Amino acid sequence: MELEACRQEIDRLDQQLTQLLEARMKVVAQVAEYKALHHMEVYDPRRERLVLDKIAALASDKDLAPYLQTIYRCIMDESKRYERKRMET
Ligand SMILES: O=C(O)C(=O)C[C@]1(C(=O)O)C=C[C@@H](O)C=C1
Repeated sequence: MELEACRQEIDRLDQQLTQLLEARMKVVAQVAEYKALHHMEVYDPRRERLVLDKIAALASDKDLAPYLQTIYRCIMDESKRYERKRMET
């Protein structure tokens, strides 16, 4: 595939990813509300382990699993940052 065609495909996928990540963050905001109400810790290492294991299991190309897990660690770090911000207000 030519570079420009690859970039167009990346742009198309980024549009979908942005929508999905936005939807994920909206649910994370609801989790923050629940946790604040029930005096729970934002960081749940057991749940994060489960998410990371699930991502590795879901990856059809197993060579990509460690990269996807790194991306998910980043996503969950930002989830925690967003949860803490929501709990402040
Ligand atoms: O499931 C939770 O308890 C969340 O707060 C969501 C989430 C996530 O982004 O998946 C974020 C932080 C936690 O450490 C674990 C998972």
